[in-house]
Amino acid sequence: MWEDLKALRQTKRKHNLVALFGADPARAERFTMQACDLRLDISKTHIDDEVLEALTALCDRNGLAERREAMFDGAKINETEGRAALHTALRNFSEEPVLVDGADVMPDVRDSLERMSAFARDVRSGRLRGTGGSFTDVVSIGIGGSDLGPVMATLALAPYHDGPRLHYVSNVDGAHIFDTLKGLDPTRTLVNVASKTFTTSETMTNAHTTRAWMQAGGGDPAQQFMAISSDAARATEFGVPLEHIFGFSDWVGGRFSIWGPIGLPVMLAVGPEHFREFLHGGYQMDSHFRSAPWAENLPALLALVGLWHSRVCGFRSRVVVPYDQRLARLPAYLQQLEMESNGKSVGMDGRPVRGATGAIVWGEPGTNGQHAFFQLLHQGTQAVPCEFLVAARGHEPELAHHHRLLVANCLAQSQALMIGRSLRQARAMAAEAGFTGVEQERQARHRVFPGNRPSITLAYPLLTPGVLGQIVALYEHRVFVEGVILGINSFDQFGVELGKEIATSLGPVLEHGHGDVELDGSTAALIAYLRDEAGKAQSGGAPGLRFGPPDPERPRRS
Ligand SMILES: O=P(O)(O)OC[C@H]1O[C@](O)(CO)[C@@H](O)[C@@H]1O
Repeated sequence: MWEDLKALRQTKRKHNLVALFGADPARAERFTMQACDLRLDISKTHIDDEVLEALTALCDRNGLAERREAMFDGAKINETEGRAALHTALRNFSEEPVLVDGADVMPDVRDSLERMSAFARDVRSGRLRGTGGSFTDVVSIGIGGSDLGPVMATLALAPYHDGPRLHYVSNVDGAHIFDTLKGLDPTRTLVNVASKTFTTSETMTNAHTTRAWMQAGGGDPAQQFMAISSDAARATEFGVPLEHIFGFSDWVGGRFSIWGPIGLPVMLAVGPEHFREFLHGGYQMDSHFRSAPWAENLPALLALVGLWHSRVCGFRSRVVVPYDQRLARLPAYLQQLEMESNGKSVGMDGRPVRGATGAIVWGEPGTNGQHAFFQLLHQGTQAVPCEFLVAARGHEPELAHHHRLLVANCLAQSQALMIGRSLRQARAMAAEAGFTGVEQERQARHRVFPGNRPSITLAYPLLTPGVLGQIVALYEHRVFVEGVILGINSFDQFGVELGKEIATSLGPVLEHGHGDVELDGSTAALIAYLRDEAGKAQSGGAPGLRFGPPDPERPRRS
């Protein structure tokens, strides 16, 4: 099927985006689709009717509708781990039951949301408190899927943030926990340990350090720790009281978990009602995904455009540029969602996949990206499809002039990528600048923009909790559609294991200089150097941080 699409592309190689618009005055309208509050414009890509038809045929050919319903119905579509992938149940506002192994999971989902809401109300109202009074700060410790979603959403929903201050710690680098705890009051800080497995070494190391900090500073971990985990026994063993533990099932994958208890820090920040609006946004996108024909289906279209670019056109990466500062962490969130889900080279059938799978996703908010990497996007030797996000208005009406400038920049970039600047125009510019002869030609060539570079734009009225829910669910389903068409399992992540295992065995070597692990020459030399340097400058401790005695309990291996 990919060969046919590549052949189709060959017939369109000479197509130019500007010419496509010239030939079809209705192009923008025909290739812009609206769903819920989102408007997706794919008209600035090389997709035309014929390509769209060929791409949407991939959905049917790969049984997408059946796979989609299997996902929503709780079938064990994560076949390598024998699990359902049912994050959609966490935002299911319908009355329909959702069965896993014959049992309806919805009563538990609703109970869990109620418990989260009650807890959030207690924290926000000051009914639950630390030894020094009501909670002023929450430190949420987690990594990967237990961190990226809440971090992204807390920033995105800053205008709704009226609860305690939120701080996220993910990196095992002591600098992260040190800089976070510095200045916080251990008696008025609530600490959340978010870990599906409750074994991840980064998270457990940070949790132990924070517990020691709290004990040394007069706080009470039994009162001020909470946990979000599928393994309540481990959380209890750590010392978190049962009424502060929020569990979730194995059918919620880490990177899809923001909709349930993992999203509780967001709820603490913005309140249960706004969190519910976020869930409802996700549910609206689910309903659209389940009902819209492929050619109008936003998740399917996003996936198909992505596959067209990566699999057919051979573009190596895609850049996500939100012209929305509060979506600054969206690129990092999407990086995990896309790359951990679809960065696979073996198909569902156990055979190698031929051709590119998950795209390399990167990005930064606009306008900052313009002053960093856009040079390459406009004049570099490789085309990088751009995905712009932009709101019609900001949350600060008094700063509407900022917002106009922001939007102008977003539109200018997608236009510039498309129209470029010809050599003739560049020559005229160079001449106007006073250059003549050979120098004029040389200067002109540096000012040429090839143009014809594809981009898509996702626009929405305002970044509300509901819109954020729609956006996140949109990207989740995009990843799912890509996975189905590529024939891979988007819900496992065996690729993260090996490095973790090796890190565990290298720990003792770094500590004692030897261990039960075979070292290659490079690693051995690096260890020798790092141990040597570390030995020269023993740090004098952490000014401003008060720790108790080192915790005898070592974090478990993940
Ligand atoms: O929530 P846990 O179990 O601490 O895992 C954190 C993250 O680690 C991974 O398993 C691998 O990086 C992610 O999928 C997950 O989100």
